Amino acid sequence: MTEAYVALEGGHVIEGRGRAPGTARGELVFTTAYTGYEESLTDPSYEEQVLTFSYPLIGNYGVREERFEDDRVHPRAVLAKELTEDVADWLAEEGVPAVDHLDTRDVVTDIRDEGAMKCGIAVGDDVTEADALEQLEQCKGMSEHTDIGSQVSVDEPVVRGEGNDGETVALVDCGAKGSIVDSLLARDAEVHVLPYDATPEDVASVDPDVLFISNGPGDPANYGAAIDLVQEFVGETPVAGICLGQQIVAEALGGTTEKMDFGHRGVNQPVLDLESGQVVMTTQNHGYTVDEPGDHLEVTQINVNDDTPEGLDGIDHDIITRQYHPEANPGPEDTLDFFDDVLAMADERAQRAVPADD
Ligand SMILES: NC(=O)CC[C@H](N)C(=O)O
Repeated sequence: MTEAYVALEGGHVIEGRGRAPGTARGELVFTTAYTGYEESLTDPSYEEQVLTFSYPLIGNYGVREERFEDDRVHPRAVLAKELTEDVADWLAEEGVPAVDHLDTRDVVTDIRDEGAMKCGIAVGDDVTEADALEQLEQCKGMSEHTDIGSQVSVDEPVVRGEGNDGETVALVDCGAKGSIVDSLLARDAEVHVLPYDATPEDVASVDPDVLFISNGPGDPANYGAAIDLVQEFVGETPVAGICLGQQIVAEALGGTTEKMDFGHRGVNQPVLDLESGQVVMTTQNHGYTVDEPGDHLEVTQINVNDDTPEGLDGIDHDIITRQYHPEANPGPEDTLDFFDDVLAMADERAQRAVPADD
């Protein structure tokens, strides 16, 4: 059997079964999702993290590219109770170390007690505990990855749905899930996908009906260029954001964000809409949260479990953001109307911009 060692912050090393070889390090997090492993594994927001699945069997319905959110696997390594052959082979092809036959109940309990932590992984025929500990030694905290956007963003602008007669969206790609772009295209938007460090001139040249900040990995404070864009365009252009996007919008407008102990990752996070009183089930993947929204944003939705902000609206400007993933891949699909609301907000602006007929 291939050796597999996982070194946890503090130096405790656990042993499992090696399913895909290699060494890796990253922030150890867990998802409670019981479906959607292909979507999670290809979600750019997992960059620089080691993903533990708490659901005990991962891979039971195969691996299909049509369910991918991006063209590669993003977590640095994968931990599970049991991985099927399909998933183990896929991770091996991608060069992403994988370990199973772990007691993931213990791993998850450690993360819940201690918070998301650094870890080091070593998997292979000749690896030792020392290899995993060496990886741990080199592991950085998430906030120390100061240019993480460059690892997940497009390098050059890309236009999707060119000529569509719906609204024009400038999507700042901080590591956007593919299904966010698809959700906009399905509503006939023309989507200009811009690099995470796009300049105000880049956005102005698109003349968008909405500036949309995507999801993405790491600390929102490390996305200075996107924060500047929100400050530059708010009031003139409607602004929307998902996940990291919500955090960036808050940072830009005088709010604050903070790191959570172990975050929200799963597909059944309950969210209360404060105006309607309705609760929806949501897909989530985040380790930071908005702490104070500031004077320009109002909290419209909260997490039922811990009251953290899940939706923000602009008080004096056209802004809507969500902390969860309304594109709902792999579901549940309670939240898709977010895209209709964003495009309706964009359409109002587009109508205002058209000069009235004499
Ligand atoms: N999915 C995301 O956009 C994650 C946002 C941010 N990186 C966090 O962990 O909170």
